[in-house]
Amino acid sequence: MSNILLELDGVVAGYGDTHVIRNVSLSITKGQRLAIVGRNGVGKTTLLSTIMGQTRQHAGAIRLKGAAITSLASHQRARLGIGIVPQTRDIFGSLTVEENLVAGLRDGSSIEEAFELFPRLKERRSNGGRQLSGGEQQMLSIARALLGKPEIILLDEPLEGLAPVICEMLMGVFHKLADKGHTVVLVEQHIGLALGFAERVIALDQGKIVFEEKAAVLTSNRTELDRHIGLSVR
Ligand SMILES: Nc1ncnc2c1ncn2[C@@H]1O[C@H](COP(=O)(O)OP(=O)(O)OP(=O)(O)O)[C@@H](O)[C@H]1O
Repeated sequence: MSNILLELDGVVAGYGDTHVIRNVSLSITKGQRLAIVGRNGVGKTTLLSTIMGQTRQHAGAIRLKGAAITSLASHQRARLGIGIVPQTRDIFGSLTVEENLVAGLRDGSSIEEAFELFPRLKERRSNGGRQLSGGEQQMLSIARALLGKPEIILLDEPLEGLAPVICEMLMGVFHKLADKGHTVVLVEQHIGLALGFAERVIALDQGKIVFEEKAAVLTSNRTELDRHIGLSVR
């Protein structure tokens, strides 16, 4: 049986008639830790949104466990096991932490799982979403996505703008999720962080995959990736 969980085949997608994602083909195996890197505006967010069914797909196919999902709406893809933590942090500012979590529940999930993963959210359970720090909001956004029981989780620059101590804690959570068998796709601008997490790295430029390599190879030769996409190496 194939070990491929998610497959994109010649995908062209964007907004209205504009093509942002240009002929992307990609296979993600079950349990893989994949990082997507690239400069601002190259289409990383759009690629995740396309997988989630939130953009206009002009061509190509997307398959989950071999079944075409191209024509499915976003909520149907979520039901089938694709979860996303958007760059904008997906929380309701006017609801409490607990209410936010309850809104993310589905059959078989419990908010205690979220509190176990993020004890800080338990301490803040009665606080409004808007009163949380950036790090706490990100924890809530991740926790909500996980309550949907995704098999594959798409993380869009989840560490952006957060304090180093929070980044380290969240990175620990991402490793824990992957160790438990989740397939994790991390969009990350900083190569050091991407390599610290992923087994495989793909680089996007102008909506196309321009480079793909095992992280272990890149760790010993980071400048190669830098040469391809001109990212800062750190
Ligand atoms: N809702 C939208 N409507 C129209 N164009 C959009 C929309 N969102 C993004 N774009 C355009 O699509 C292109 C790719 O943007 P995208 O946000 O996917 O890039 P990115 O690599 O994620 O960038 P960043 O690292 O800054 O988040 C950009 O030219 C952007 O202006």
